[in-house]
Amino acid sequence: MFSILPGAMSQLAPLLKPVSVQHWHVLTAVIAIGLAWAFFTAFYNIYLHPLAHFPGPRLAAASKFWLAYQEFVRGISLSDLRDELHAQYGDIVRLQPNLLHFANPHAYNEIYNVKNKWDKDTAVYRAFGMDESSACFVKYKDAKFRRDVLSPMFSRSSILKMQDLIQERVNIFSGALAAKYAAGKSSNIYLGFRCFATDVLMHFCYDKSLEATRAPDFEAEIVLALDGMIPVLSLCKYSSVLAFLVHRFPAWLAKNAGSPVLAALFRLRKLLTAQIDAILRNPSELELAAHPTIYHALLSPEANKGRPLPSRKSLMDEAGILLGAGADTTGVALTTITHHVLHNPATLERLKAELRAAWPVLEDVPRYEMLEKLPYLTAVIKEGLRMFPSAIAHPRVVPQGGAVISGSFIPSGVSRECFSFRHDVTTPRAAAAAAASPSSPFFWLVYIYSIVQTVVGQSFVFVHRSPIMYERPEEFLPERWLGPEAKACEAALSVFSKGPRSCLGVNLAYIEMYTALAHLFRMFDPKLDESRPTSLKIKEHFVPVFVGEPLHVYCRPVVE
Ligand code: HEM
Repeated sequence: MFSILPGAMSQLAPLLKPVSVQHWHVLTAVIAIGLAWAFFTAFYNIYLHPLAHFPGPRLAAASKFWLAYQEFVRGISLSDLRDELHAQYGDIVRLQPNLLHFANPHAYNEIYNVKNKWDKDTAVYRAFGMDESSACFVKYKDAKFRRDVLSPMFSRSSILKMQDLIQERVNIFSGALAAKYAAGKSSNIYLGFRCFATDVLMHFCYDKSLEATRAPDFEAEIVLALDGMIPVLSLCKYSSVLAFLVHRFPAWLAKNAGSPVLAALFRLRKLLTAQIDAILRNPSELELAAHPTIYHALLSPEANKGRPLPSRKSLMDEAGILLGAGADTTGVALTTITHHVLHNPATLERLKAELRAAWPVLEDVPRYEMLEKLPYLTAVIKEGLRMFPSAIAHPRVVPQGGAVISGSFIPSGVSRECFSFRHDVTTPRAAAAAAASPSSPFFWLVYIYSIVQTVVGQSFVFVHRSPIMYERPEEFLPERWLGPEAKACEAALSVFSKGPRSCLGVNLAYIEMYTALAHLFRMFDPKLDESRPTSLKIKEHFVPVFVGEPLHVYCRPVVE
């Protein structure tokens, strides 16, 4: 057999040789062009880019992947990295070629305010794969339409009508805490709060139930699945190709991949898709719902004011994003507040005393209208929100003409629209680009790179932890919300962001927090599980994810 090989090879050689040489040349050329492109891009980003004069690590200026490397290879939380970089480079730091972050707490209102109708950054918000939804529409105009449709459902008066639903969910949550105590065990209150918030959202938005709170040890598959997915989504913000692949992962493959995370996510998607399809097939399905859901609003011609109704994809995107936006955030807020109260005995006693006085008979559960008037409970919640462990620097695109932030002029980048003279060309570089002729290399240089616009952001943590805004900012001091400085504290509180893209679910978040905390500190005598010491250390993805031992609490029911 081997004897025929040399003969065969000599026959094939003339065919193979020219092909392989050709391939080799093509491959070499592709690699050379790729390397030259990467080198030239890095050179442009460091020396010629409109943001070239802003300080920051050289490699961060050269490529967006430097930040990905810090986050995913070195494993640093972006919250810690931002602190380090500001300590080294000062108020403004260039985190990516087109991304600036600010430390000065006054920058927050300069970026996020009612007048600034700035777009969101595509790279980050497309990572969720739900680009036709309230939180992920990058254009202000699209988001405004959607907010106008959904806002009535999230108004205070609508939320008040849903009190019984929230009460029902908190009763189940309390029952689970009591059962755990009866079994001689502490509860994983972090998972518990997240299950509670997930159940409230599922009922409130879709009139569907996952019964996460009833899962043994609060280890509901949907909560664990979201935990598994968050870092993947976070990685997607660095690559649109990866985002594309992740969001088009075929259901059949997910089913057979043997991953419980994927399986749970696809089960949730199936549940929501089946509901949407049933409603689209037969809109009278909506009449069967126990209460108005998001679909009543989204599919209402009156609410849409004559505009086309959302597509099936848009309905699915909205369903997904509301769960993503509302469940983990509320769970983290509740955990943070509980952690601080249980680590401050004086706060704990004062809170319990206020609740006992306002809610003397355990069976006579007070309404939210009464709870929200309790000054100390309110102070504890506000102070806990101020201590919210981290937040991404929600990125906004600087509009044409640039902006002044923290005393510096921030150019908008050069948009392709400059070439058609449709936008003002106030920055020198934009003016030069607009004036350039398509036959000049400068035209093409700027044209190629102009897709990248300037993006700015500030994590609200820089406001909340600033000694300019709050005295002794590192300390948990609910009393600051009761004194003369309360008004200033309120004005600086930015946990729900500010301006036209601030949190849509703020009223729902508050009723959940007041109800859950009032129950925890009135119906129970909660004590830390000392055998499982916790810190509030986090890794920042889109939401902060606690690392290390989760908060465990013994919840002994109060007997009267
Ligand atoms: C304590 C709990 C919560 C916190 C700290 C919080 C915080 C925030 C923040 C900072 C933003 C701005 C995000 C951005 O700029 O991209 C936001 C937006 C949003 N939140 Fe919340 N949130 C909470 C609870 C909720 C709840 C319960 C819902 C209900 C579904 C919700 C729905 C939304 C939506 C839809 C947006 C997008 C608004 C837009 O882009 O126009 N949030 N939230």
